[in-house]
Amino acid sequence: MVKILNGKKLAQQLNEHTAQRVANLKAKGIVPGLAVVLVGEDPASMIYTRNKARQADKLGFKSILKKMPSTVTQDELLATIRQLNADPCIHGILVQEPLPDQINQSAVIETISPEKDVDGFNPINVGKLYANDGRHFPVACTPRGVMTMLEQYQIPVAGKDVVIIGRSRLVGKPLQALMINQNATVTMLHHASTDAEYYLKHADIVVVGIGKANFLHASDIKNGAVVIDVGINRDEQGHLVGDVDFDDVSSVASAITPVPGGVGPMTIATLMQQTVDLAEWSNQ
Ligand SMILES: NC(=O)C1=CN([C@@H]2O[C@H](COP(=O)(O)OP(=O)(O)OC[C@H]3O[C@@H](n4cnc5c(N)ncnc54)[C@H](OP(=O)(O)O)[C@@H]3O)[C@@H](O)[C@H]2O)C=CC1
Ligand SMILES: Nc1nc(=O)c2c([nH]1)NC[C@@H]1CN(c3ccc(C(=O)N[C@@H](CCC(=O)O)C(=O)O)cc3)C=[N+]21
Repeated sequence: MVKILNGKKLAQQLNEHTAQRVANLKAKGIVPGLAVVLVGEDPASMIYTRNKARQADKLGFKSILKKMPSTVTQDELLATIRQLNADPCIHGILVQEPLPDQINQSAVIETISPEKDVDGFNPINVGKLYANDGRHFPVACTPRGVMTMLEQYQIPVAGKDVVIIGRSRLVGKPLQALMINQNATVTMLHHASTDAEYYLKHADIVVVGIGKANFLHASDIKNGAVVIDVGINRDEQGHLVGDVDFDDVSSVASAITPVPGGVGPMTIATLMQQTVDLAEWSNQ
């Protein structure tokens, strides 16, 4: 029988723990502050940013949502980020992706102060992730949430063969680093991969984050593999579906994350957790 990894429930538990930490900080006069910058009116981004702001409010954070028009100039966006960098009430800054074409994403990321980089995208934090030398640093929330899920369900990664499909800055690459740091053997698959079938068939853990509905099938994986579905897509009826054909893959996997209710809620809960991390570190 396949085990369904319940991200919604785990996220609730993580949020309860975060709420406790918020109370401890408040007793010291510190209120965690999260700023989300949303450029343009992409409908999916609007939903996610609203969810983030709502969860931050629920946990008693100070939360700011900065909405900017899709015509915003690079200078205007960077000026907003610099203001947030200088604001002592703000501990975490997240600039929602995707950004319009006139904006240089790397310039945005490099402008966010590494101490407030709650997405863990700044090259300073990416470098610390690779160095893995025991320092504190923020990590991309989705990969960190995936690692928390595996840990909570006591699914070991050390010594396991892990295949990650997708190599984005948001998902695949930071997850690769976290997995290697936990002693997994990691293979990255992307558009140019030629032997995808071979690697997938050998994997103990398969993570898919590409944005293609029902991409992964039961026949692609090894019997008993653990399958983590990061993808978020809408089907013809407008329902949320992942990158994994859930019913099909459930017949051979030993454990699987659903969409919705899997990795998504863990991403939001990890964002909250990491904002509190940043608030604690800034006051140490
Ligand atoms: N659940 C959550 O919390 C989150 C979900 N997401 C979802 O995860 C998905 C991926 O997001 P993101 O990483 O930002 O997307 P990107 O578009 O930035 O990256 C997609 C990656 O998938 C690879 N890819 C695409 N198609 C294929 C294919 N047919 N075979 C192999 N590799 C392929 C691309 O390869 P190449 O590099 O060669 O182009 C690329 O590396 C989306 O559905 C997104 O909505 C994202 C963040 C959080
Ligand atoms: N700078 C930046 N950081 C991000 O972390 C980031 C981003 N940009 N751009 C877009 C992606 C996408 N993303 C999701 C977050 C939560 C859910 C989520 O909560 N999903 C719920 C359902 C939500 C719903 O019902 O629509 C679930 O899967 O159960 C999904 C996707 C973060 N992203």
